[in-house]
Amino acid sequence: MDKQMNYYKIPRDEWQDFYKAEQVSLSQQELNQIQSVNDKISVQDVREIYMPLVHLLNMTLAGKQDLQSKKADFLGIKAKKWPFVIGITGSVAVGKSTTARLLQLLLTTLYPTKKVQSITTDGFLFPNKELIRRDILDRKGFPESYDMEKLILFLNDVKSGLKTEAPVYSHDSYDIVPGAVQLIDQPDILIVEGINVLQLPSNQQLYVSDFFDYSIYVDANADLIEKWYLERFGVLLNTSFQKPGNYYYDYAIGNHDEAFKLARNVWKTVNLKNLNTFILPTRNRADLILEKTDEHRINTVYLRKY
Ligand SMILES: Nc1ncnc2c1ncn2[C@@H]1O[C@H](COP(=O)(O)OP(=O)(O)OP(=O)(O)O)[C@@H](O)[C@H]1O
Ligand SMILES: CC(C)(CO)[C@@H](O)C(=O)NCCC(=O)O
Repeated sequence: MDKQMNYYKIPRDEWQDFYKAEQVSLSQQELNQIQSVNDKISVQDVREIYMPLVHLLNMTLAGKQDLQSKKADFLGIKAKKWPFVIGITGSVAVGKSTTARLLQLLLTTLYPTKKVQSITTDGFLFPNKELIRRDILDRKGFPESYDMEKLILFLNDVKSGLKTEAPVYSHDSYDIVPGAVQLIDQPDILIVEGINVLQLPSNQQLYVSDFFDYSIYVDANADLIEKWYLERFGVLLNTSFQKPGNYYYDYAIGNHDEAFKLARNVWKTVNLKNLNTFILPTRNRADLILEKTDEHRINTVYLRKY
């Protein structure tokens, strides 16, 4: 059976035509600002891939709002404002956070009346102390390392229009930051980024994705993702990891060959295993799949038919 049979497969040169400049447009200054998200982001990708995507998201949002107000009419109640929730998933190091930040900036720039907030599910990992207690520190990122109940309750509050707080994870300390929170205050759009957002929690009755209005899977060949993982590790070795107190500090000031040996091992035994066992099987639940090739260039978009 064709794995992507319920998707339209749209090559880049077709997808880029779905955006009409008169719908929404960006100034050069706004494009420059977008590059501040990641100076390697290609402006061509923004124009050809992300602009049609933002247009599609806005159309979906309008359609959902219309349906909600019809449902309220049907029930004879007053229509309420619901946050539109977008889920972004894919492997560790495939570029989820970069995609989330880019979409947040594009949506805010193009629809300035909308409040757009973004969180990562990293904050819903159990603290290291708890992972150690459960003997699963080496399974960080696997389904059992997240407090899924907490994530579901958080999303339920967001959808109910309540002010909520998301816990915060630090890649510096490699742990949850005790007491730190990110306030989510009735956004029009919430982006939820994480490797686990399309997974079925083993001990819960609800999918996280039940709270999503749209979901995006960022995809690439595993060898390429390993390359991006190691490249990012190399950059961090010479920057963030150099700060005393960073989890990888000893590696940063030590022999870098040893550090890369460790990183390659973590990729193979943790992140690649996680990708193949738990993340890839959720790909076909996404509304849209962005398929990346070399240099993070998106060459194909898969759009769910129904
Ligand atoms: N569109 C892009 N263009 C160029 N480089 C990119 C792009 N997206 C991501 N990258 C680079 O790829 C690496 C991984 O990206 P990012 O940190 O966004 O991944 P992630 O999927 O959020 O990872 P994690 O799950 O570990 O948080 C980073 O070095 C980032 O700079
Ligand atoms: C925090 C996660 C799980 C997801 O972002 C990931 O970045 C991570 O730390 N994985 C554990 C293995 C590693 O150190 O790469």
